[in-house]
This record gives sequence, structure tokens and C-alpha cells, in this order.
Amino acid sequence: MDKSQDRSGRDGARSGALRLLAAVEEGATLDEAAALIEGAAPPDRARARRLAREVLRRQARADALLAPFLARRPRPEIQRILRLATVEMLALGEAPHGAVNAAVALARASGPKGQAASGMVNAVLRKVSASAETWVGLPPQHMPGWLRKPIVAAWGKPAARAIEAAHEAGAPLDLTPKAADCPGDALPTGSHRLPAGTQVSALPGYDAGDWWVQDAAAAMAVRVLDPQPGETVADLCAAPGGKTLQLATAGSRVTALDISESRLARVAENLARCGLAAEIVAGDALTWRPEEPLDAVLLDAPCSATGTIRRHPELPLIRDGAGLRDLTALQARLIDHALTLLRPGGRLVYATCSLLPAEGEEQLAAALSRHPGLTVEPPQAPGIQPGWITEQGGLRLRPDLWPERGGMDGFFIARLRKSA
Ligand SMILES: C[S@@+](CC[C@H](N)C(=O)[O-])C[C@H]1O[C@@H](n2cnc3c(N)ncnc32)[C@H](O)[C@@H]1O
Repeated sequence: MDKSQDRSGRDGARSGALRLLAAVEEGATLDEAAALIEGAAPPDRARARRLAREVLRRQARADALLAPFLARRPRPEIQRILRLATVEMLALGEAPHGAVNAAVALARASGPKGQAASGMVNAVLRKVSASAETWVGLPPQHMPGWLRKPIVAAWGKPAARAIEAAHEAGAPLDLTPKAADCPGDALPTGSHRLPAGTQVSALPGYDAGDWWVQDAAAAMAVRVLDPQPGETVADLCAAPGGKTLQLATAGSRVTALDISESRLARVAENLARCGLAAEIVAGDALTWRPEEPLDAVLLDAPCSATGTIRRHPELPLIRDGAGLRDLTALQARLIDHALTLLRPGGRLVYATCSLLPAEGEEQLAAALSRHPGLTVEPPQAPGIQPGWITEQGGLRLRPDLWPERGGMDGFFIARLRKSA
């Protein structure tokens, strides 16, 4: 690639990122907004998404740095340009002249008001480029109150700050091996880890289905369930299927159920790529029932997904916690129904990719009080550290665990045994 191609790719990625950021301000997820940049070349689309994510992880921090340099709050499109250039220069190591020139060009191209603001953009960003020390002293952006409050109440302010730092740092790429040959560094829990930004389809073993992408914390639910060859296991909320693949790899007879037919297509694709088998069923986990009682059930319940903010940094900006009451009520009903599907002595693993105790620890306590015969079995799997196990015997995983290794998603996992 020559220099001018590279520059035009970067410029395309910047305007793509700005389009994505504008869509997030309107309430879209980055996945939903992806259609806006569909016309760009695949590497530019990937760059645009990466840039947008990096800005979303730090936009409050960028705003705090910019505020003293601004006489009044700029128009939203100009503020986005300023944030983008700030993050490029101070967090991503972009050379100031390139980032500033690109920002001025983007401001000019945004219309007459942008043209009028381009001098201000230039002057402000020159000050920003000389503010590396101030930037380093600013804290990572806070989670919104509806999320931060319960986290502070459960684990204290230092933990909330450590989680925020992990959100800002983003997520590496984790793989779950099916075969012994799997790229990346082996983690103590059995997942393999590669640096963020690694191109998945270029890794050896992708086409052969020797592994699949799955965060190290997400992979723990099935390890805690410990499925055995020949056991009957239902994966009640299966799509896109990372956990179904783990269950099938163990040699269990797996039913993969999900309410979404379109998402189930992903499960089928993933099974086919990895040469694994499961019965795929479209249905409602609140009413579905197998012909025979099951040895085990995995309930990876729908939740706030607040454990995945490292890879979905738009989530705190577009959610307000309003749906939480309905979600926790649904989770409790799903647990109650899942227990009726088990044979006596069968086991249920309940999991949510949530940082909220209401979807984890409190859900476990409530299930135990609703079902007197039910017991919790403390999680046993390689790599689990004693400090990750809650008083009640659940497994609490947080983004600030393993800081030296690059963290993990937030998850709550509990292994329950139905009385025999
Ligand atoms: C957290 S995701 C599951 C992720 C999946 N276990 C994996 O590891 O790839 C939750 C899933 O629950 C499904 N879902 C939501 N409500 C459901 C219901 N009532 N019955 C079955 N599936 C449901 C959603 O369609 C979604 O695919």
C-alpha cells in the first residue's frame, strides 16, 4: 500500500467512525450502525469500528480535557471531531499534525458551520496535543449511575474504578480450543489469548473449526457445568452458540434452544464449521420441554450484558437500566422452568454476562429460597481462584480480574443441584 492510499484509508476510517458515533448518540448499537459504513472497503470498516470503540471508551475523558479550551460547547458534529482527534493523539499515539489536519478537513467538509468552526478546531487541537500530562491524570470515564451504584454497593469504589479502567483498556481476543492446536497464549482456565485487533479469519485453524472466539469468562459456564460424554444437556438460550460448541465438544447429547430463529442460524453455522452436532430447536425456554428429563441444563439467560462493556463500549451510553426489572423477573421464571426439566439429582448452571448483583448473586439467593431442595455446588474448574467464589458458592467474574493478563468479561455463574 502506498502512502496516499494509506492516508485515504485513514481518512475514510475517520469519517466512518464519526458516522458510527453519531448513530450511537441516536441510541444505536455499533452493530446496528454498521450498515452506515457498508460501502467502505473491509479494512476501512474494521478501522472505523475500532476508532469508534476507542472514542466511546474515552469520550467523557476527552470532553473533560477539551472543556477548558472551549468558550462554549460546540455543535455535536464538531464535538465528535474534537473527541476523535483527542483520542487519536493522546490515547492511540497518532502524530499531532496528521490528526489535527484530518480534524480540520473533516470540520470543513461537514458544511458551512463546520467551515466556520475549522479555525477553532485547529487552535483547540493544538492545545490538546500539548496536554498529554493532563490526559494521563484524568480518570477513566465513569459508568452511569444505574450501573455504578450497585457495583460500588457490592464491591466498593476502588473496584468500580478498577472496572472502569478495564472498560477503557478494551478486550483481547480469546479463543476456546476444540483441538490441541490453537493459536494464542494458553490461559490458566483453558482459553487461548491473542492481542486485541487480531484478524480472526487469518488465524490458522479457523476454516478447520479447531477453535472459536469466546471470552475467557464466557467459557467458564460450561467448564463449571462439566458436561460428560453421553449426558443429555439442554442449552436453553443458545445463540450464537459458543457454549453449545463447548457442550458438543465434551461429547454430550446437546439440545440448543433459542427463541430467535435468525440467531439460531449462527449456531448451525458454528456447529458446521467446527464439525460438531447438536439438535437445534427454535422455542421459548419458558415453556419448552424435552421428552425425557435431562441430566443437565445450561441457562445462559438474557441479561443487561453489562459484563461485555469492554467490547461494547456504547452500552452504558445507550442504556438507562429501565428494562432491568423485567429482565430479572424473566431470569427468575427461566430458572424455575429450567429446574423442572432436570431429572432428580440433575444440575443446572445459571449464568449471566452481567456486572449487576441483581442478575447474579441476588438471583441465586432468591432461587435458593424459592426451591428448598436446591443446593449450590462451588465451582470447580482449572484456573478458578478462591477469591472469585462468592460466599454463597457462585462464581463472580469481573473485568478487573487478571489485570496483568488483560482482564476478562463480567459474568456470574452458579452450579445448582436438584435434590435426588
Ligand atoms: C446471552 S445470549 C446467549 C449466548 C449464548 N449462550 C452463547 O454462548 O453464545 C441470550 C440468548 O437468549 C435468547 N433468549 C431470550 N429469551 C429467550 C427465551 N424466552 N427462550 C429462549 N431463548 C431466549 C436470545 O435470543 C439470546 O440468543
